[in-house]
Amino acid sequence: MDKPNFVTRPEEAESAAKQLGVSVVQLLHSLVKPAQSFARPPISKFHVGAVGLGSSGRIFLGVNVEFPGLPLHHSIHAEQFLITNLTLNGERQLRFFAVSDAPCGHCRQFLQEIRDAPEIRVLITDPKTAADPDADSDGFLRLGSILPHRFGPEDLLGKDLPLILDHRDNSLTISDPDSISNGNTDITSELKRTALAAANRSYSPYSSCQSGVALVDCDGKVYRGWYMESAAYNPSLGPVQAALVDYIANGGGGGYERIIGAVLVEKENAVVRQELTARLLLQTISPKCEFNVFHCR
Ligand SMILES: O=c1ccn([C@H]2C[C@H](O)[C@@H](CO)O2)c(=O)[nH]1
Ligand SMILES: [Zn+2]
Repeated sequence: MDKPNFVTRPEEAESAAKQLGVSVVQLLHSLVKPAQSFARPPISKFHVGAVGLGSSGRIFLGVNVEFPGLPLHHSIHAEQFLITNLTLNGERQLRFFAVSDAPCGHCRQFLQEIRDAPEIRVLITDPKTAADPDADSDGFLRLGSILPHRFGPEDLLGKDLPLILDHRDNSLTISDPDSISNGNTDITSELKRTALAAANRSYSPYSSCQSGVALVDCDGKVYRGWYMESAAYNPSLGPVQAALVDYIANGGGGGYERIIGAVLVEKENAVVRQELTARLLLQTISPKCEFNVFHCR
């Protein structure tokens, strides 16, 4: 895997495993090191790679991303990147993942938003990590064994609500989504529609303040991402971060200065508002990026 390939199709995964004489689950381990090379950690220089196998048979990568000039809590952890990559690609379940270092408490918590989270199998590939007596013979551990007594969605929500990887349509609308009055260019209209569609997939069961972001680069390519919440609040991932996952995975590896336009769609008078944080993050990573905000209901 020499060029960034953040999603691998099941046929490709199977043929790569066959070539190495391993199972697809065992293949995850060998993809962790190449994944680490795509991390963007200019502050820590600590490259984390996470490689997950979804229920469709596709393999997804996640890497950590840090933003100089901003407080550390804006960072994206590799496991959060992985979950975002799954959601952006409509993957319904994460079954196994391998990760270069032990997942931190914040990531173990964020993973709780996945249905049946305790059953997800985790392999920590760092050789310094001592063999765990709870691990299966292939080295994978149940997430439930490394986060016992979990606090999760069922502590705050009803049982049958859609969780982070489940299908959702939030039915949000903007009164005039195609309006190009008040100076909106065509690209702003397209970003507005894309950001609204993203907000409609936003996972915000705790605050009901859904939001979505669309970005455009200097080649006119559009990226999108949506806000995802955690039952424990702080591990939640903002919509700009989620859209940056799309940009990093599908933007050809360029710098953030290539992002020239952005639109945030969020609810008017929301209790949880993204606008100021989104502006701060975008202004810091791409000072010339034009940023517009539209409100939905
Ligand atoms: O579970 C973890 C722990 C840390 N990191 C990242 C965050 C930061 O970029 C760097 C140092 O903590 O490693 C992850 O991606 N996942
Ligand atoms: Zn983490």
